[in-house]
Amino acid sequence: MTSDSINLDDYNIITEGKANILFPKENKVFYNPVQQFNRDLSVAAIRAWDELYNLSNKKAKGKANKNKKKNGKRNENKTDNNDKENSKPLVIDNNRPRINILEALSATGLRAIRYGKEIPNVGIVIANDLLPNAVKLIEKNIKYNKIGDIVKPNLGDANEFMYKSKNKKINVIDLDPYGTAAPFIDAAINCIEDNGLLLVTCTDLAVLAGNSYPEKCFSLYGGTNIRGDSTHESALRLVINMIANTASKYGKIIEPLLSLSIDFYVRIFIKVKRSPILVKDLASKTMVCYYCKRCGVIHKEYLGRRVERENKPVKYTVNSRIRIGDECNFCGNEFIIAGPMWGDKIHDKEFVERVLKINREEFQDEKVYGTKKRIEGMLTLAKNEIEEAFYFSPATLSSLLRTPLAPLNDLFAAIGNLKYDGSLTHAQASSIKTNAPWEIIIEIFKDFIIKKNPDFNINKYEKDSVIFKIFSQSFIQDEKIKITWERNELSDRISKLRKVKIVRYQQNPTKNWGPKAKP
Ligand SMILES: C[S@@+](CC[C@H](N)C(=O)[O-])C[C@H]1O[C@@H](n2cnc3c(N)ncnc32)[C@H](O)[C@@H]1O
Ligand SMILES: [Zn+2]
Repeated sequence: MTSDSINLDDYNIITEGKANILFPKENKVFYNPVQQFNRDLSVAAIRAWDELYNLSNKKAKGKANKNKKKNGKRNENKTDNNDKENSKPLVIDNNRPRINILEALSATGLRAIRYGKEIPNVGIVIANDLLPNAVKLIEKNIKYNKIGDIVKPNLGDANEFMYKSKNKKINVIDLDPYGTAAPFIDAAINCIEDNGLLLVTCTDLAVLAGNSYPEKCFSLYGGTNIRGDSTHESALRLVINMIANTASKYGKIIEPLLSLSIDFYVRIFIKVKRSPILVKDLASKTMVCYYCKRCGVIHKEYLGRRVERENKPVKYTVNSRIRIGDECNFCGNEFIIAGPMWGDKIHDKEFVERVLKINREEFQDEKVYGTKKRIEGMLTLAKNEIEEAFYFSPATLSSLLRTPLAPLNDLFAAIGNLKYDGSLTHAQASSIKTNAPWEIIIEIFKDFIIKKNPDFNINKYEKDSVIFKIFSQSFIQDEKIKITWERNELSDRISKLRKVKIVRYQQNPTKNWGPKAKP
């Protein structure tokens, strides 16, 4: 059987979303079904960005029309003179104020074709790849999906293409490489339109999280990671910081809309905006962390300070308030330095809510959007995260203090009764984010230990044990602070949230799922 010049016998055909994709049977280019979550989510995210900040948003639309009138007839492709030849097959029609998308590392065209078919206001989607064989396959897939009017293939290096395409009105750039996206960020920041959406995957979690490659992490991301419970959130914060630093060199700022740690990769959705004034805030959003690997305390120190003054312009200064001693005063261990990394918000609640709405209302057919439930679960957790950086696992602390596992609901109750806030995190199961200081968490654990074991006697423990150290001093001096365990609004909220079925790891379709190496 053939379709035009394509011999279908040579291919496996895979349907994902609204695309049918040909994969050569000899399997030089593979299909990674685990990444369907990434692609389904990205479709919803681009739609949400469009509805909130771009053309589907009335205010933005009014502005676009005004600009159009001001600039007169703009049906010509606005490109650099020396770039005219290059731009020919990629004509972007400015008369149609639509979303132009670049998938800079496209492989088979699957993602680009899905964007072409599934994003309502799409203009043009460029599917670029460095490899001639990949681009041949992209061309075949475009033809097979009959979407040549929207999806345009391009053979070339992603960076070269992005630098040349600065004036081509590309509103959305998707970077989904093997490993790190770091080498593509400068060009992407330069290329993207104002208020554009940058979607970034990094799959090098061995570098971004865990213990093994601090030197590589620093050279790619300009910071080192936290090794401990919060390692996956520190991975997100390192990638965001690297993008923020890059953007600031070009007078641009970023707003992270949604930042997820998923399976074996991170995926970050970021709005990029020109603002030479707000670039000045970067140091006060950047932090270094001193963390104790034994008990888990993390001290955060911002590199800069933004000082608001009455009737005077904002003042920017350095931070001179280092508040830690030589060793951890909870357990006596030494501190390790991590960062610099992003110390500001990592999600935008309005955006996450909109993605959830699109997932609920528009992704009706679960055969088409196979990861609908997972999007619902993971984004519900992300939306409910408090802004405080990092989290701790009660299991880690319970094991350090040699106590039975302190139940999550009880711990949230104790935190809530002291009027602190808290939440779960999408990044790690059964962990607690809270704005309660570590002193309070330790006292809550001490109270839990005594409550569980009324015969508790500290003298049974070795003098140099952590449990002895923490019981031989009191970390809260205020007599009025009493730890109590009755349920409250916070613990009820969390216990409801825990009932949301979050599919943490995709129930897997294939035998050897997981990160794939380059073919
Ligand atoms: C992980 S795959 C992309 C998968 C695809 N985004 C998807 O969702 O199906 C990475 C692709 O990047 C391409 N690539 C690697 N370096 C590149 C470069 N410098 N410029 C353009 N493409 C590149 C590779 O050939 C490969 O096809
Ligand atoms: Zn410690």
